[in-house]
Amino acid sequence: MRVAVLGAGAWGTALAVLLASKGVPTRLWARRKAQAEALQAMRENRDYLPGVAIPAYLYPTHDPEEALEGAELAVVAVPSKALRETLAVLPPAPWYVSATKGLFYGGEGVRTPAEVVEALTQRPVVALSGPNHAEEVARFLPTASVAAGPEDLARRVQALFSGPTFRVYTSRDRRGVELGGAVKNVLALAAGMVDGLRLGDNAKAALLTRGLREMVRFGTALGGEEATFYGLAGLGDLLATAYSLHSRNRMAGENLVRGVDREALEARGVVEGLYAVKAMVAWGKEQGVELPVAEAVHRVAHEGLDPLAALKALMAREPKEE
Ligand SMILES: NC(=O)C1=CN([C@@H]2O[C@H](COP(=O)(O)OP(=O)(O)OC[C@H]3O[C@@H](n4cnc5c(N)ncnc54)[C@H](O)[C@@H]3O)[C@@H](O)[C@H]2O)C=CC1
Ligand SMILES: O=C(CO)COP(=O)(O)O
Repeated sequence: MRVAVLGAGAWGTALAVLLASKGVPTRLWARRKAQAEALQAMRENRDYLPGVAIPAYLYPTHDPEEALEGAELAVVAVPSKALRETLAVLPPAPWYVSATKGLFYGGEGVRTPAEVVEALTQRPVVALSGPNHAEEVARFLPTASVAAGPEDLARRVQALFSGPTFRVYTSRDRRGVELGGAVKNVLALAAGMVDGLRLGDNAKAALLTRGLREMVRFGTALGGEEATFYGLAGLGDLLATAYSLHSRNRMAGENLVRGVDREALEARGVVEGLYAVKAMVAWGKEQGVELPVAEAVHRVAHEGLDPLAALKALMAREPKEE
């Protein structure tokens, strides 16, 4: 039994390290040939996950056929914007685990990464999501995650990834699990703006608590179960991300406040909240649903509004009952 991990960024590498350290033969597909060769030669992913040794059972490759050869399943860990083109260039796997956190919006409404993988491959897909920073998972710090999807395959993912430092719960609410993981990135951008503006702990707690309500409103309207958003893949991931020094989303919020330009924001890695917020706001407009925090993040990140003005506007909203 072999596993293919698609995407040699921080998360793909961390998941591949986790599996290989359990003795699971794992092939890690890197988009760029030079990157696969560097991983082979140095036994370390210096660009995306420095300081973590690549175990012997992990084989990095750029060759699509080699990556998928004999794989029982493929773990998709590329940024959401690269999902379609990645699956287009790779041979199919029997089934998939989607570890990507993102949101798509188009003619068919809101779609999650696992739904996109399922539509493109016509194979079963389990989503793996939770408060899971790659830097900590790869260093074997205690972590919990959720495998959501068809029960038999979710259990298989649980057995495959579980170990002394990685505890996997199963869930049937794949949509809720993925919506939680996408919305928390938008809220982490807002949290980073509060940090950057030095508005204090009260402001950050208020923003995240109201943001959690927004996650629940958005997520349940789209078919997620309310309890999922108060679990690991919702509140859990929101806490991990919004208070983290690792988080690229939170850091991008801080950098937006400092006037760092839009292109430079992703210097440390993909910032999924910048894309997810577009899908959230487009859906809210179409459905006539208010999403005040997401709308504020959108105005700052994509329309050039001053962050302080956006936060003042949130404070000045019509008084209401909690
Ligand atoms: N870093 C983390 O701690 C976690 C990340 N995730 C999610 O995993 C996904 C990937 O994130 P990271 O690995 O952190 O990203 P990263 O920024 O560390 O790496 C991105 C990887 O994608 C590749 N890439 C960029 N554009 C591409 C394209 N057009 N086609 C194919 N490959 C492309 C890059 O070469 C690089 O290997 C995201 O959706 C993220 O939200 C989920 C949980 C934890
Ligand atoms: O999803 C993550 C932690 O669960 C990673 O967060 P960032 O993408 O903000 O770094």
